[in-house]
Amino acid sequence: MAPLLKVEHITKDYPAGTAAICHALKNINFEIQPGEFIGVMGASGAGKTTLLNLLATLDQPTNGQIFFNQQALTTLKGRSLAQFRAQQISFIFQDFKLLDRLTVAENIALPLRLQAFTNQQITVAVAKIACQLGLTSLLKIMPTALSNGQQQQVAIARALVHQPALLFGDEPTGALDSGSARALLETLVTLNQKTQISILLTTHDPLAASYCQRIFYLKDGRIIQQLTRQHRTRAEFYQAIVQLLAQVE
Ligand SMILES: Nc1ncnc2c1ncn2[C@@H]1O[C@H](COP(=O)(O)OP(=O)(O)OP(=O)(O)O)[C@@H](O)[C@H]1O
Repeated sequence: MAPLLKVEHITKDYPAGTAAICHALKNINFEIQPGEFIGVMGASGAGKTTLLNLLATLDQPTNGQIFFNQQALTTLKGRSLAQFRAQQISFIFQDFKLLDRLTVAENIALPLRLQAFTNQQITVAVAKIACQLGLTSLLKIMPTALSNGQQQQVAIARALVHQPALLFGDEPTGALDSGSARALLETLVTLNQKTQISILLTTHDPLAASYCQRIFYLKDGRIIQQLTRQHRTRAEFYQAIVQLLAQVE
């Protein structure tokens, strides 16, 4: 099967004061298959957000290429780049980024409003994803009236309402208590299995990482370890991740 994402020899340098350069990513190579659920781990400053930003076309690598469905992201310009961002990828964040003045339903509808969907199509799509995520009774409520866990579930609904191929999560469980974090991760696993959406999330947390199928561990801008869950139970994978962290951190 052709990979959904192929990352070849990526580097990212940032200017860091007078004549200094920060080598945030150094020769990164990997592939993600359609439907994979990947975790990117690493200490603060390892390069996780930088990598996510490059994959999501929010920034450009200094060197190397990223292919999405065999097309180099650098060849996407103007309208095709806007279409890629609007249709193929999606984000959830640590702080949810819901709009407080819009209802839950209006928040979920946003990605469709930005494209040429009719009101009827929007109503149907919002109702469908809300039902999948158990949010139907919350649609008319303002997000500020919800718990953190519920707000992140709404953010997932908004991220998936337009059926993107790839969901990025930047520390999506970072602001949640452990119960809400588990609920969110279980939701992601279920959606990943049901819809075959590919998911890539960054996390410091071995519990969150244990819900993924494969883990990359970044250190000083390099992938220094990979772990695949394979036939392990989630509890066994968690133990393997904790051992990995003990070795590398
Ligand atoms: N815009 C920028 N300009 C200069 N340096 C940057 C910029 N963004 C990130 N860096 C540097 O690049 C390196 C990687 O940062 P990055 O934010 O990707 O790490 P991270 O693993 O996501 O960390 P955290 O877990 O704290 O979010 C760090 O040394 C950081 O200081």
